[in-house]
Amino acid sequence: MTTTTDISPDAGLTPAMRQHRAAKDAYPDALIFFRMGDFYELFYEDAVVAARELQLTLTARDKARSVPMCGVPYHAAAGYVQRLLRKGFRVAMCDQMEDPKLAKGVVKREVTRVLTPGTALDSTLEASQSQWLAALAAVGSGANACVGVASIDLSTGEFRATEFAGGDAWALALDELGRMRPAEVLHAQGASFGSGAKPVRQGELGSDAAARTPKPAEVSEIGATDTPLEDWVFTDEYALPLLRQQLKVYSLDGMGLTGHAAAGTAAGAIVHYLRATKQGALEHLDTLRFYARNDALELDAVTVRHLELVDPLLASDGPQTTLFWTMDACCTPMGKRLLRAQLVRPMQDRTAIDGRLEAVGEAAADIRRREALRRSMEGVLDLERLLGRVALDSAGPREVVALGNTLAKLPGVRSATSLLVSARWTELAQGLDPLDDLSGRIGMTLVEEPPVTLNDGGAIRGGVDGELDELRELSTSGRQRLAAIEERERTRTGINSLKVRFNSVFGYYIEITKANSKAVPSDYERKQTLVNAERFTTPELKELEQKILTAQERSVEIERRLFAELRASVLASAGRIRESARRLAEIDLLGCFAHMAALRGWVRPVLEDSPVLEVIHGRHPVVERHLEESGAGRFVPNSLYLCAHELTPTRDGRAVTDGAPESSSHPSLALITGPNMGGKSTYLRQAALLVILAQCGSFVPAERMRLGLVDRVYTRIGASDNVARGRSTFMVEMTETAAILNTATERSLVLLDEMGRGTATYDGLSLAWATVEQLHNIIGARTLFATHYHELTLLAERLARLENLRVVVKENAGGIVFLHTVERGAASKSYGIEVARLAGLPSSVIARAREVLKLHERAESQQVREAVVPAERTASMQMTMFTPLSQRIVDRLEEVDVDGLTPRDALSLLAELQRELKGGA
Ligand SMILES: Nc1ncnc2c1ncn2[C@@H]1O[C@H](COP(=O)(O)OP(=O)(O)OP(=O)(O)O)[C@@H](O)[C@H]1O
Repeated sequence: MTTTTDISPDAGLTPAMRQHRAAKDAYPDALIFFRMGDFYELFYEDAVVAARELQLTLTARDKARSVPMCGVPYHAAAGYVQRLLRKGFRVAMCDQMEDPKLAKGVVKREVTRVLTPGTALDSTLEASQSQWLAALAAVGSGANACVGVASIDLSTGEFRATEFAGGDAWALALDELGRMRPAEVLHAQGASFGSGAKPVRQGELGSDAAARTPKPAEVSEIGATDTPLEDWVFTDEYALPLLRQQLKVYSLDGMGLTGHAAAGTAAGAIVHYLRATKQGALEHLDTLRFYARNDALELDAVTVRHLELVDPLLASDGPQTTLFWTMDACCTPMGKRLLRAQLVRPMQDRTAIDGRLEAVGEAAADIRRREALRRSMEGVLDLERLLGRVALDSAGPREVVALGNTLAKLPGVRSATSLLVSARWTELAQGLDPLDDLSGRIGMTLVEEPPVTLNDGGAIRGGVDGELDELRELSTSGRQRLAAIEERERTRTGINSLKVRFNSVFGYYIEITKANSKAVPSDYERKQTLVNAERFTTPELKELEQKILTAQERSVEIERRLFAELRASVLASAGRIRESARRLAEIDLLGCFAHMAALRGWVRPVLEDSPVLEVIHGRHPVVERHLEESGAGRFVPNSLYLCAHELTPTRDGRAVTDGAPESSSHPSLALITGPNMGGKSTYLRQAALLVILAQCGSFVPAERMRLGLVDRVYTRIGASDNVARGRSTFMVEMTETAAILNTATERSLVLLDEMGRGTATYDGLSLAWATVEQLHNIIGARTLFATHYHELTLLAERLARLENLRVVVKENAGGIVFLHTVERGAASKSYGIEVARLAGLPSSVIARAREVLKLHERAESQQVREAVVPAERTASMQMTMFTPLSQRIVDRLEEVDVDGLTPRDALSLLAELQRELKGGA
């Protein structure tokens, strides 16, 4: 969002207003917070906007010109700025650059920092959340077109980049943003930004990918503020050298950026923006991590949302519906952030996953060591954010002490970790730099409970600096002398109420009430007269005042210098601190997994090469916990057997699990039918959540689980309304289904819930039908397909690796009871009307619906059966599913031997066919 100003060049402006105009000229798209005394003032159009957005009173500065003005007290500015940022505004802080008392003429003012949604730390942010500033950059053209996505969390200094190539590059880049949910996105203004530009959709881009930029609407759809910058910022000639300069490297190869110019360019554009908005020296920004999408188990933005991995689908639901909330037993903010990041980006590297599972297993089984480990992390504060504040120069002595205290816990964490012996624990313990040199230095420099700021001194310990100690001594002895003077003068003058006082304007003075003014000695010099009292000074007092004040000023100066030195040494260790923070985060994460496994009786999933997904008595972790906590009942465990493609059976023919079939005979696609509310969606989501947990390296809520690693999880669940995006529910559903059918592999896990619901019944059924066939025959991925189209269950008669499953209900006199058990077989009816009755539909409507249903069922079941069976007639089946009569005629015609047909036979066949047609109609 931008604001405009109507300041016109005017020689009649006051010097201060000229400064304001210069600031506005330099930052035309920001609201200027202009410091005047104890207030930040806004003028002109900025004032009108701020008054409206913050409900401030609008006044006028210069009555004659009626310049609109409003303001906020400087000490409360942060809250107001935050509110503006959340509404998508930018704010430029124009501060006083010198002490007004010392300034000759008008106080010098300058814009010290521009705050934007992606750069200003949101104080309401949860410890587990990151605040991303992202950038998109396109490099190359034609088949070589690439779109880079870089992102930074300025509060922690985490800086990373990735890129996408080919025709879908923009769509994939936008999907990456959808998963990341950044606060602000930078991109080139681009020539095609005009209103004529079509939204970029998956698969739509041709060879001109690099020339296309996303429309602001697409960026704002992911809830981010969109910040277009000039195109040249996004050129590799400009951005890559800038990035190298920031990272202080000669080549970017060491960061894994070889051949990834688009990723590097996006990262360089971020550096440009941070500098343009004066985000400080950014010493902590010294590494960039390149990641590739397929390093991890891929979850697209839709799946992350549908599965409620980290955020609830509906904000009103609260966080309790998310997997993150259910899993979070982390002790540190770094651990929480890693858990969140991990859940949306689980691993695909079997060795790494097994390494974690081994470590989790060891800690889960050893309560003493596990608890010792978790205790060692108690009180660990947010190392990364504290470091970020030091780097952004917004950390006072208290923050640095907090950083030191947290660093001081690292040796304890390290030794607790090293008591565990699995390879991953050992690696983590050995790699955890205890940083005792730095924590020691902080502890020796700063007092334990320092003041908030350095302004009044008292932050540095005694013994650190000889001169500081002397000056402190001087001001202490000075104060004692002041007390002695007060005592002596009281005796000399006989005025008991005589006081020696201090204020910042008059310095030290002797105050005597008016009633005693007759007793004032002649050597007192009058300084000030008040209503009830008079203030005096003496040569002795003046001399002492001079000494004390200089000593104080000088010691504050020394404290500032020592603090700056300490800050520099913290920043010099920034890389080590970040590295330790990263290890600590993983130690915490594995501790959390172990805790959950032990507490909730979860088991270690067994990873295999074969594309199997076998879960014995699995539970949905979120629903189970919810049922437990609300006392609403017990979760009913269910098993699942899927395998992507045929495997050679084990030589001895031994069953893998008791009661469970060999995975070679597992279906690749399970079609689940059953009543609404029966538990179909829960069963589908449970499968995905268990896979995600396993590939994060966590134990899972089941009796047993075997898993061949999954490359992507796809979900098409329920109707996700996206009318705001200008696409109907059905269009969204089909787009998501298209993405699955075009990109799923035999290693994927596909969940389709009630596909085809949003259109005419037969259209929907036909689409669902064809989709099942495609998934079964061509893709072969492990698929769960929940449906209300009972007709689909007939497919089991001709698709070998399709199995029907149903959720079971019990019928009794009162209606139906949901058992939530999943068993083999197709549901016999859908109970939709029963569920509607439970929901309270009027009994007259229910009765009529039953009648209508009977009529339809009779007609339809006959037709569908004829279409599907016998199975040999597969070729024409899709076309003729609902026209069995015409199919029979076609069949007859096909069978006819035209050459051997007499004209008479031909005529009688024709008459017969016509009869049949008429009779059928
Ligand atoms: N295995 C289970 N054990 C206990 N309760 C369950 C189980 N599965 C589901 N439930 C409960 O039943 C409710 C309905 O489940 P779910 O939404 O999965 O049904 P559904 O068959 O998908 O319904 P619809 O077809 O209307 O979408 C859930 O909110 C949950 O509380």
